[in-house]
Amino acid sequence: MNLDLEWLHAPAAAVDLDAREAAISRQGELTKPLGSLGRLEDIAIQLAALQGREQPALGQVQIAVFAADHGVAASGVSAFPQAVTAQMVANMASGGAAISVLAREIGAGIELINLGTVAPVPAHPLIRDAVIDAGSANLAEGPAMSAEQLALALAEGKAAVQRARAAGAELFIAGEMGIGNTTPATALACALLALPVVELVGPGTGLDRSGIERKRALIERALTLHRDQLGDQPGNLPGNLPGGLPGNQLGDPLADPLSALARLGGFEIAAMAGAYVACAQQGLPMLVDGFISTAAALVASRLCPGAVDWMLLAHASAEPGHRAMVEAIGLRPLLDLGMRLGEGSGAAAAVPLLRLACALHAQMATFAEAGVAAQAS
Ligand SMILES: O=C(O)c1ccc[n+]([C@@H]2O[C@H](COP(=O)([O-])O)[C@@H](O)[C@H]2O)c1
Ligand SMILES: Cc1cc2nc[nH]c2cc1C
Repeated sequence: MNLDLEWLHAPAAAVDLDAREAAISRQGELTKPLGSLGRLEDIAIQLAALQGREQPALGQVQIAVFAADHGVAASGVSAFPQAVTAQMVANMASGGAAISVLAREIGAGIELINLGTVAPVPAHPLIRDAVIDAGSANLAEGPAMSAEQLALALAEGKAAVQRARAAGAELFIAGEMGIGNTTPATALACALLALPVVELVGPGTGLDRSGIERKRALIERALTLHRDQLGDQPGNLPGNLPGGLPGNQLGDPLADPLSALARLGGFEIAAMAGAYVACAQQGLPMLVDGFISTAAALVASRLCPGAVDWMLLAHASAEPGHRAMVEAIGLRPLLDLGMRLGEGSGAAAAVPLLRLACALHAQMATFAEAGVAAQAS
């Protein structure tokens, strides 16, 4: 696998502004008061711009669930044991997880990418063995991963997007499974948004008040540790792999997205960030899921600002820190169902909405076709 990070610097593909204009004008001709279908109109217009056609359609949807364990789980930051990561990957493969059901219901392709867990993951046709290590290191004690591991994880995300495109996907959904991963996601958000931990930390899988307090203190200590460690280094990626910005150009050394990702992230979060950048570069629309996916989307938006044009945000996660990330990226959730599962489940739940938006846009009669009087001018 190529450990080069240069590919991350390629720009996002351009969106088709002519198709967007054509879709806007069609929306004005359909038999409804303009704007009355609310965000369903916006979805159709955005998809038109992304697909480069006046009338977008959503055929093949591809879901890639990235799974990995986290050394920080040893610090007691999750309500569940680490073995659940591997057990849930097996459950997803055998069809019993929420994302398995949702993928079947929406007719999506699904693959499970095992980036490294503590407990063994069984061999299965749906599971791709992409093990980097048996989980990332404990971010409370040092960098979560080496620069080489970071490059591998990012490249796995890009490779998943290439497979999705080869399979004819018109929409990419990244999901994740990783006990403990709300801790790295929260730490990343705090580093990249320069917000206090207390504002973003939450229960994840179900921590009680004292558990959340322990998680907050741990993330605060970790951020201080990494800022101190980076202060002593000339470069800021662990192992000094080229690609990051010197911290002192940014004020806070942890504000560099690659540095923050390597030190505070996890393999599945890095893979999702790589996938999102690749989607934007290759012009594949992506539907972002919940809290952890949005942390990866935040990293991607910092690495490749044009990536945001290619993103739709499926839902508002119940995890309290989600909103700050969403607002910073400049996205708006489509659904608000109180979901906080991950796996790509919120994104899969929003796919029917996207399909309905496309169907309305394509199949509604225009005022002229239906002989309905248009608004008086
Ligand atoms: O996506 C979300 O909004 C979300 C919010 C909270 C938890 N999760 C899932 O729960 C796991 C992480 O929670 P935790 O408490 O172990 O950090 C991980 O497998 C995620 O998929 C997911
Ligand atoms: C059972 C279970 C399923 C999950 N799916 C995503 N994260 C999860 C966490 C747990 C604990």
